[in-house]
Amino acid sequence: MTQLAPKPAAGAFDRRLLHRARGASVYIGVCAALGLAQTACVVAGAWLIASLVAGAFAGGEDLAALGPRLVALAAVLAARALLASVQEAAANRAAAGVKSDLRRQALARLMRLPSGTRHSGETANLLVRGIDALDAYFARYLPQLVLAAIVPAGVLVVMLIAYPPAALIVLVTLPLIPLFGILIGHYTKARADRQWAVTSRLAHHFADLVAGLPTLKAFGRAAKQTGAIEVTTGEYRRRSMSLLRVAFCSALVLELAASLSVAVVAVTVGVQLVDGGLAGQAGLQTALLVLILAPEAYLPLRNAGAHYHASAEGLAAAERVFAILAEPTEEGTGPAEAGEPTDAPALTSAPHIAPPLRRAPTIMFRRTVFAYPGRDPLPELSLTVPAAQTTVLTARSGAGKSTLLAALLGFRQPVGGSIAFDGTDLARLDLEAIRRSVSWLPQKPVLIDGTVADNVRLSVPHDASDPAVAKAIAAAHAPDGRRRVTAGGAGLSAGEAARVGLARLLLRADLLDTPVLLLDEPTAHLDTDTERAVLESFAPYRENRTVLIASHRDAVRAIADREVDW
Ligand SMILES: Nc1ncnc2c1ncn2[C@@H]1O[C@H](COP(=O)(O)OP(=O)(O)OP(=O)(O)O)[C@@H](O)[C@H]1O
Repeated sequence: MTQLAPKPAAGAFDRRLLHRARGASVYIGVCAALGLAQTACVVAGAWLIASLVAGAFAGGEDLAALGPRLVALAAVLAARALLASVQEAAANRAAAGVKSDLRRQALARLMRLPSGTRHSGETANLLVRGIDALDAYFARYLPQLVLAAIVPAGVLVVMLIAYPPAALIVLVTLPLIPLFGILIGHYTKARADRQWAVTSRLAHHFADLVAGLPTLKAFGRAAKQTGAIEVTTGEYRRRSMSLLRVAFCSALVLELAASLSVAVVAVTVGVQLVDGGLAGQAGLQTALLVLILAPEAYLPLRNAGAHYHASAEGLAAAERVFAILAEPTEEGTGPAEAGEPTDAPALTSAPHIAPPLRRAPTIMFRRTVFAYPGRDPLPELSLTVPAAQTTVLTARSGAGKSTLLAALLGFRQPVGGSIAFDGTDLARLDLEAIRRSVSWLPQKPVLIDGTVADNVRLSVPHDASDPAVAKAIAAAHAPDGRRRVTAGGAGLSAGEAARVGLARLLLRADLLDTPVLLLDEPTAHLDTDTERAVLESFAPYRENRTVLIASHRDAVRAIADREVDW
């Protein structure tokens, strides 16, 4: 089970998110413009209310005199509501765009990572649920953050003009809200990271458990897993509750700080009203304006603090997406640069663009060494696979036959020596072109949900015709093309699955005329009669092609032009 390394805490305002996602900067611009308009509405609304109340109670103005201001107030309130809904719509649009951009970039990167480098359960959880958590960041937290930068400043300026002592109190107490917010935020971020780790562990555990359930049942250990799941879910529940506790308590602290600050302003203004410092209609109007504006100065900061907790999980997930985008790819390219085109192809072309190989090549391994992380390197290997011949690799199990085949497709990189096609180093060839020239049958062909024919069709980029698919299925002695297959190959025996894989290889060889065929244990699960029939059908496909087969079977060795052991 993959353990998650602790990640550095991301700032509340993650520039990489804006940098990575198209349209995010425009969204911030829209938020800022809306923030300015909202500030104007807040100030105008407060001024109108103060003027209306002071006019009615201290000035004795009648309805006719108050009428225009009442209409203006209604218009300001309507404008505020309209701005809020525009903000909401823009936020949801931006969040959807950013999420889809991040998913596209992460998927493009994952396609280019060496196979088997990431745990599928964790990655699926990250790309689905994890990235969805960014909704709270983009749709709620970020707009509040922008408002928090604009509204208090605007309100303070107006208060300073109207009644400087109140503005001074707000100026002194206002920083307490972000200060408390930052302190609490640091604490919450660490908890959100741990929470994400537990969620991922739970996702792994379930994915592993479902995949291994038949084996666990066979060994009578399925029931024991209930306890393990209970422990993980229990930990998840405890951490969720503690995260919620922190969120509630921090909201309370911010609320308290803001309320006390407003209370101090209210007391100051109240005393001035009683003492006569603020007298008459103008005095009442100023006092009311200050009293209405004071809470508005704290509100966006409090909201930003409250939404930070909900957005922390999204930020933790984004952090992990950036870790994927920074992983080196199988072509050896470094971390994805900021601003890398989001619709980059799954495979980038090497600098030396070459067309697919036109004829069967000679393949040479020169003092090639493979190594897996944390393992001793495999023995050095020098080997020539002659052009247009069939070579069978018979080295012992674990010697590195599958590794060698995978290396020809660029799925494994040698740590020493070289691999060459017709004398040109593989590193200097266009990997995509090489892959287009190869038909590959892996040891365990991946099967998807659909029919046998659907599965066979996967090996060519375009939609293969029914007769072409039927021909490949017949030559591979694979099951009927209409047979249903579920993901992972349930519904087929191991031998049948292998023959579906072989049909794929034959279809590709037929339609793309690939000059190289790589087969990993093509007849491992077959009885001798079927094996003989399959190898007979395979004979015409071997002609004029460089064929490399990993197998220990006598029937396969019998068709070889060359046998290699090491
Ligand atoms: N993803 C991996 N991580 C770590 N070690 C690996 C990985 N894949 C293979 N190995 C190790 O590399 C060695 C060579 O494996 P490989 O599958 O290439 O052997 P093989 O000759 O094809 O074996 P077999 O005949 O049993 O299929 C083995 O010791 C194997 O344990």
